[in-house]
Amino acid sequence: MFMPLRTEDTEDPLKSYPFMNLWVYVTWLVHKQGRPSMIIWTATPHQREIIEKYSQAIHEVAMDLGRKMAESLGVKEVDDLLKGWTCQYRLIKYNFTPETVGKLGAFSHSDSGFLTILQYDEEVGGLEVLDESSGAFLPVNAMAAGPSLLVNLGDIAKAWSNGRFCNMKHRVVCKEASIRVSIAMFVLGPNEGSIEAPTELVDNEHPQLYIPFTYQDYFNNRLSKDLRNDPAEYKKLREACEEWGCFRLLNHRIPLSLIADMKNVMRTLLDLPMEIKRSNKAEIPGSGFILPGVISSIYEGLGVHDLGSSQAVQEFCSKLDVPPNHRDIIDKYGQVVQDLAMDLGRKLVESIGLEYCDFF
Ligand SMILES: O=C(O)CCC(=O)C(=O)O
Ligand SMILES: [Fe+2]
Repeated sequence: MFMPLRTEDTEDPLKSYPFMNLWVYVTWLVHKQGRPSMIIWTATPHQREIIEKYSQAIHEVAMDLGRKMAESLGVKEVDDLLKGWTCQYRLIKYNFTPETVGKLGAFSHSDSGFLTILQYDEEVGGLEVLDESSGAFLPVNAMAAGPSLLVNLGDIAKAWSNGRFCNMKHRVVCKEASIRVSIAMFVLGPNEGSIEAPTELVDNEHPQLYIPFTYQDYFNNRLSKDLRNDPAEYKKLREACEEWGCFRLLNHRIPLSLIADMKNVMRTLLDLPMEIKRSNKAEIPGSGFILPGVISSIYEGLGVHDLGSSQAVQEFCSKLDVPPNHRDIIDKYGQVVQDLAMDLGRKLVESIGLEYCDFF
């Protein structure tokens, strides 16, 4: 579903991405030292001109933001914070289909660089940002007052600001069966030298949080970051899977209030009269109403075939006449549990020393 192009591919991308539509890889360019150096394979001169103009305009916005963000923290020692930093452009296409509704197009993540300027698809929603205090993901399109660009801070902004700025988590969920396109400009990190909090941001009350590091080192280790930072946890995970096949998850970050709400909703549904529950028939074994006697005389069940899919949740709810506020709870719960499952899948893959790739 999620098919980004990467800067590292300096040869014809058709070789690496034969499945990709032409127009997807046409617009690919890299900014270095503030000057656009382009890698465009099949763009016409007119397209090149548009791309160049667009990239320059966005680049200027980014540089201005960098200056203002440094000033906002009272940092005077840096003149032009982001000048000369590598900026990466990515044109992203999500092939959303009826089957992918409710599924994740991009897993919950923070961007690795300093900031990202995102021209998100205003027609086809799906981008959501994490509200750390409630643990809920909030849709970006619904918040926008008009056409706007979304600027989100990444890991380098957090490190550079000595923890003053936060690296926002976000994800993309398939809401409808439509192609979704977005353009991201990632201001990654300095080409040379290391990232270090300015002296103004380090004092007794704010001790230095991170040792200086280069963006490249950070990026190279990011995929295996969890393993490097917490090898003991990964060892525990692997051992639990190998020896027991089960483990208990603490600090899972699903809001306890959502869990309580979901328990209430499920209780209400299971307490519905038998004839209504019976109407929740499903073609797929294991979903719909499982009558007492099928598994045991004292076991009954109500199953949603695909909890991560809003469409499946709606179908399930319609058969039971579930009120809208309860539907919302089931939907939200489904999303966060699906997110959690994806994250666990990634961690399991990493725990056996493999590099994660998006096959779940
Ligand atoms: O496509 C989007 O709206 C977001 C993409 C994104 O978060 C990313 O590429 O890092
Ligand atoms: Fe992102």
